[in-house]
Amino acid sequence: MDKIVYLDRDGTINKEVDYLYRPEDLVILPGVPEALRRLKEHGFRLVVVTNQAGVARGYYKEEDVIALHEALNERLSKEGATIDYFFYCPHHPVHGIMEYKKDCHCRKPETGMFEMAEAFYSPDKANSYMIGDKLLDTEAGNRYGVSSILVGTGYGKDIYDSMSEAEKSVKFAHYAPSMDEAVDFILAKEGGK
Ligand SMILES: O=P(O)(O)OC[C@@H](O)[C@H]1O[C@H](OP(=O)(O)O)[C@@H](O)[C@@H](O)[C@@H]1O
Ligand SMILES: [Mg+2]
Ligand SMILES: [Zn+2]
Repeated sequence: MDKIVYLDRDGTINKEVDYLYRPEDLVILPGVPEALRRLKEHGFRLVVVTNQAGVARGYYKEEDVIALHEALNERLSKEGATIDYFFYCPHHPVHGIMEYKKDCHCRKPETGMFEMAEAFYSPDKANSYMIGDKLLDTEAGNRYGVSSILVGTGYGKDIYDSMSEAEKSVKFAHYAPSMDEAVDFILAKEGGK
């Protein structure tokens, strides 16, 4: 069984810029490579699950998404934080050109990308996590059956600050202001076994 940390991309690993696709605009958030390396050192697989509706919207192509992921992994690999697999959803239910305008099962908060990963990994769901900066990320993780963490980078802090205590108690297992603190939470669970 594989312990997996599913990771949102924009706003979680790298700075959220609207519809990122150019490698020169890629800025990895401070502390993220070190935090991801800690996860790898503790035996976690790192799997990115990212909504890339910029493809459906005609802003960029799937080749651009793939090239951006190569650039991201080139940088992360130098820090011992290689992403094991990238999954992306190029669709959008309303805004879309040709085959990309689709009410698909892979766009978060649906769980299709997690299920695609099952072709490569056997998730130990009780010891696997989803980290993201939007409630659609935590909802996807919850639906799939892993523990979800809302991170305060990207849109995360504003979302967290706007929520009632009642909502916070049901939408995610934990709020972490940074990726480093999200990893602290995960590794504390590991240590507590
Ligand atoms: O890795 P993520 O955070 O799943 O990627 C989100 C971006 O692709 C994109 O998401 C939203 O666009 P759509 O509603 O999916 O069209 C916006 O928040 C954009 O600003 C993001 O760049
Ligand atoms: Mg995001
Ligand atoms: Zn999709």
